[in-house]
Amino acid sequence: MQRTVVVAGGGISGLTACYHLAKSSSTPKIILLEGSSRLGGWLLSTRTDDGAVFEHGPRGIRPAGSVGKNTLNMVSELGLEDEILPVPGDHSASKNRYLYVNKALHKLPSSISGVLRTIPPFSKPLIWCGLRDFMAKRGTQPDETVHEFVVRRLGKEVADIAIDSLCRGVFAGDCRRLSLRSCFPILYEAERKRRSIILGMVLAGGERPHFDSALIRRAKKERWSQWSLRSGMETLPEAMEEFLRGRGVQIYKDTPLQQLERTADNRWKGFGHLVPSFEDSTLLGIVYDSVAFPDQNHCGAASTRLTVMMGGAWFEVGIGDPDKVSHDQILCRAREAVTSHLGISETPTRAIVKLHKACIPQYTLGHWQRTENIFKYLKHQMLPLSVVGASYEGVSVNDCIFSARNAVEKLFQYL
Ligand SMILES: Cc1cc2nc3c(=O)[nH]c(=O)nc-3n(C[C@H](O)[C@H](O)[C@H](O)COP(=O)(O)OP(=O)(O)OC[C@H]3O[C@@H](n4cnc5c(N)ncnc54)[C@H](O)[C@@H]3O)c2cc1C
Ligand SMILES: C=Cc1c2[nH]c(c1C)Cc1[nH]c(c(CCC(=O)O)c1C)Cc1[nH]c(c(C)c1CCC(=O)O)Cc1[nH]c(c(C)c1C=C)C2
Repeated sequence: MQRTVVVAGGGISGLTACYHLAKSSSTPKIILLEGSSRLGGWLLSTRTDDGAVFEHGPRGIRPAGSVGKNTLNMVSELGLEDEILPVPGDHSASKNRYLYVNKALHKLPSSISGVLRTIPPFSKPLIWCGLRDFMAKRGTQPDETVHEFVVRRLGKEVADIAIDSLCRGVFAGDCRRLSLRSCFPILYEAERKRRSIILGMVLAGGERPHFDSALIRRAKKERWSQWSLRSGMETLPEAMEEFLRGRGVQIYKDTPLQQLERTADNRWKGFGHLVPSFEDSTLLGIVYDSVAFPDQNHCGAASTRLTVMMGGAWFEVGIGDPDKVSHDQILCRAREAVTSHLGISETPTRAIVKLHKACIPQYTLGHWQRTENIFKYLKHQMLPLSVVGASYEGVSVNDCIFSARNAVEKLFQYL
């Protein structure tokens, strides 16, 4: 009897799960239930009549590591290789990343010589933090906040400036509340295995799955730092939808899963800049979209597209009740930041305000324990249910794609 697999949620995680189910030699009947009227979840792009692309979710995917390579393979298989817009290693958006501190932009060091000198906003060469890491003792707690961990191993300044900003750029979150073990498992493991995070990261690797393809080799050769798709990241769910329909997957939009019941069966040429929370807690950073992806400007012409990222864990405190705040208020704050950080005061030819509620899971202390309990419960109860997506084992698009693929591989052991 052909088995049926129901996938709830047509974001990138659910779509990837369907994709691997549909590709397999023993394809089950696949039903995709999506609560909203479109597929893609946070992969959402506005394409304007004059040919510009504005991303409202992810805008750049990293090609590195097994998770990055896995995504590139899927993109190739979907026939999207020619749509890829890579940002090569020698591009200004790869070399230039900034922090906005003390009302000024500071370029982050991008070479060895940069860590040997004192570079503002840091008060001493970053090499000292590396030496501190070699001397620091191994932690004894099962989990600690990202901030506590970095203070202990690299010092308070790196934690307050660099790591605070990084957590805002990836989790829109507060490093004083986020869990090290869940948000940066590679650092947690590095300390446990090698006592030094630098050593641990240098010596990491080994057992990870090996991926190879012409596209992966090209990304490595050209040292891509990130990539996007010509008509926006939403091209990916669109191509996946077409693929799935071609394979007979039943897709139901506007169909939220209501309930699960068990049956008897079973600087100004760069990437952008981040703002540490002490500088301005509400303003997370500004992405210079038109620098990394000029092909997404209107009709490919010279123009400036910026995304001002605001709120995150500080939304209510800094901006107010998301249900009451007006788009004009938000736009006004964004324009103030663009003027004060970048000196651009012209009225934008186009401005889009999007308010995303609860858009990025916050892995707070104990997240590892909660997910472990969920996975143990599902296994113990032998429930015919897999959980994948940004809430569990990594928030990046790559993580979502990788974990959906692994879940399908495990599922096939039972089908
Ligand atoms: C503003 C922003 C910027 C980001 N930037 C980047 C970036 O640059 N690089 C990067 O790698 N990642 C980035 N991310 C993270 C990444 O985009 C997300 O973590 C990822 O897309 C989450 O995918 P998902 O499928 O797990 O969840 P979602 O995208 O949330 O999809 C879940 C889907 O399930 C549906 N659904 C929910 N409940 C039900 C139900 N009961 N029944 C049926 N359907 C249901 C929803 O409608 C949705 O379509 C960003 C995220 C945001 C919000
Ligand atoms: C609401 C604000 C958010 C900002 N970033 C994210 C949200 C929800 C989510 C996010 N951003 C990135 C990742 C993936 C990390 C990974 O491990 O690959 C996630 C989950 C990375 C990222 N952030 C920006 C870009 C262009 C990229 C991709 C390329 C790369 O990492 O090199 C830009 C950016 N996002 C935010 C800010 C403040 C910012 C830059 C100024 C906020």
